[in-house]
Amino acid sequence: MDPEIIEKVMQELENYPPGMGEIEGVALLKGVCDVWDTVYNFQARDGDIVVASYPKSGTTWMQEILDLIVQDGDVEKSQRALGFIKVPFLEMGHTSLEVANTMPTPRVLKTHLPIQLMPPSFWEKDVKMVYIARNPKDCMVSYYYFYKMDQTLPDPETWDNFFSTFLKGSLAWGDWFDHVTGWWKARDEHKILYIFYEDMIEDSRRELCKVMRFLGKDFSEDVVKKILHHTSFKAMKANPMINFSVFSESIFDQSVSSFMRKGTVGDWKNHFLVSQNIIFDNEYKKKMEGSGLEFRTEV
Ligand SMILES: Nc1ncnc2c1ncn2[C@@H]1O[C@H](COP(=O)(O)OS(=O)(=O)O)[C@@H](OP(=O)(O)O)[C@H]1O
Repeated sequence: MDPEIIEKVMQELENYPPGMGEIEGVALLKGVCDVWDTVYNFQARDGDIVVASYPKSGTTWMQEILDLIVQDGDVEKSQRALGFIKVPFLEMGHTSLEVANTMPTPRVLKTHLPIQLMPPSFWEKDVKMVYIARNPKDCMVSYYYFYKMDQTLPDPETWDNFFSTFLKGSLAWGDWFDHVTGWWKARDEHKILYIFYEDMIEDSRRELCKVMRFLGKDFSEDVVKKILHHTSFKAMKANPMINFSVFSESIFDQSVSSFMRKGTVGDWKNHFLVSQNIIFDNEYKKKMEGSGLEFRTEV
């Protein structure tokens, strides 16, 4: 991969405009709002594959799985470039769009956009999308640590403050409840495979096979094993192509928290106060009732 492009991505992140903005009432990073017209007019291609999620739901895990499936389980090929280069982050900035536009088909693209903000060309091209969702309690904890280590994000201040901001739907990429239900409702209308992080933790082979079938692929047992091994938490945490260790501390300060932090279900129990858990469960009940969506907070 062209070192100039890597340098350009780094520069873009180093100089990422601080602060937040809004598009159609959804809280987004100012940097995303600044490039919004280009993002919205992005031209999807036949054969594109999208990994979509609310932040901290297992996106990087799924992106690595999708890339390996596209590469027919060839681990060497999947190491051809850094994770954020080979799977461009659609709305992040001009450079990732530039990379996406020069990539050969089939492309795997990442987005955290809520469904109503997806560029229309994805629907026109009937692109296959894998949505990965994670229970909101673990998602919130993971996002809190990410907010603390990602120097391009606003200071999360205290856990208590972060908890309230999450419930208000004001964190970057908006309201978790709207996000997960929006993609859920659209799954029968479009080519969307909805996968749960907790199911992947419970049985990664079963979920990998679902994704393979969705993409029309069938691999030998050896290849399945290779993909599972390469995408295990341990292997990904040790993989410099995917663990974000290439970024300087001025972008991602991993001395505060690792990108590949714990990779478990239930860490929320170490963070939620009893009172917060009651407040959260009440809100969850109100907002999710009738959605048909069920999340597990333990496996
Ligand atoms: N292979 C594998 N197995 C289990 N868990 C994994 C794996 N890869 C990433 N993760 C965990 O996913 C969390 C990061 O989520 P995202 O990749 O969605 O983050 S981002 O929004 O794209 O920045 C983050 O969760 P926490 O550990 O709870 O913080 C990662 O550790």
